[in-house]
Amino acid sequence: MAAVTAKILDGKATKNAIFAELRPRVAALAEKGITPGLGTVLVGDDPGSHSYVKMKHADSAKIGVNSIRRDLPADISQEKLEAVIDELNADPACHGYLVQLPLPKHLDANRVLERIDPEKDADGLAPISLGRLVLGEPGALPCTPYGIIELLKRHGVELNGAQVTVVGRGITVGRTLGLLLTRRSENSTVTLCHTGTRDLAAEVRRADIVIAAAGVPGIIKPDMVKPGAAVLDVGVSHVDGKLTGDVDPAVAEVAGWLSPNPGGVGPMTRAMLVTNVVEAAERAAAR
Ligand SMILES: Nc1nc(=O)c2c([nH]1)NC[C@@H]1CN(c3ccc(C(=O)N[C@@H](CCC(=O)O)C(=O)O)cc3)C=[N+]21
Repeated sequence: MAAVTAKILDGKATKNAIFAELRPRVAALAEKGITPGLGTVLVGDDPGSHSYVKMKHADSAKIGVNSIRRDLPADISQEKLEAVIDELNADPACHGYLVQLPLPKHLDANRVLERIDPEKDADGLAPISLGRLVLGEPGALPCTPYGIIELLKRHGVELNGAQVTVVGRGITVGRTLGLLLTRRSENSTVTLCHTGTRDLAAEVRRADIVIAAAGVPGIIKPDMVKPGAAVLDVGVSHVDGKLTGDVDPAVAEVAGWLSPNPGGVGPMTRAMLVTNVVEAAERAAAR
């Protein structure tokens, strides 16, 4: 077996570094009598969603951000759910919140996202926030793509001029990451691959940076990766009850950088969520 060459893009340690930067900002807000508040809206009792929401509130507690939880029954009506959204929009203690996705099938998720006050959109996934991103206006950035970019920048992985292949066109990762990476401030060239891509191996092979967000276990094989490339595993699948990513473990013998999963992009997503809430509280304080 060949040796592991890849250096680790440690999302857990990077999240802790970001939290250390947020604490003095939270302390400065406390001087003005403001405690940032993060709200979560969780519908139903999916164990995965419960565990993610729990982690988000544990993060908040670590840096002095207040938790506002709305745990709602799986059979809640669209009207009742929208009433909870209105309540959070009106609550001055809630500076940012998210509606945990996916919602049960009888609910219209897009109508819910459209109702979120854009100034309180902690996820950056509401239509106004996505529109602002496309237009190049300031606004909340989607947490996972934002976290991926911070993880790369903080490890010195060059984005300017880099050839990036993104696998997966979902809104939470692939499509929005393409928008962020092609801004002048990042200046990467992006190839966005999906199930209609004719030769995935060829697209991955020429990439300096590979972002695997297909949700297909082990789809990225070592023979598809350019030696020295940075490979980030964003896949979340469960195989035999175990969290399994999109990247074959043998990629560690070819890649220059590798984000573990768990311990890579997941913690970064949470770090950027709290960042968005602290920023929303700072904007509220300035008004
Ligand atoms: N409105 C909305 N916003 C989201 O941001 C959102 C969502 N809905 N629905 C579900 C996905 C999933 N997601 C994760 C965030 C962090 C970890 C994470 O921190 N995972 C840890 C632990 C993983 C484990 O051990 O289970 C890790 O990767 O190390 C995972 C998954 C956010 N999502």
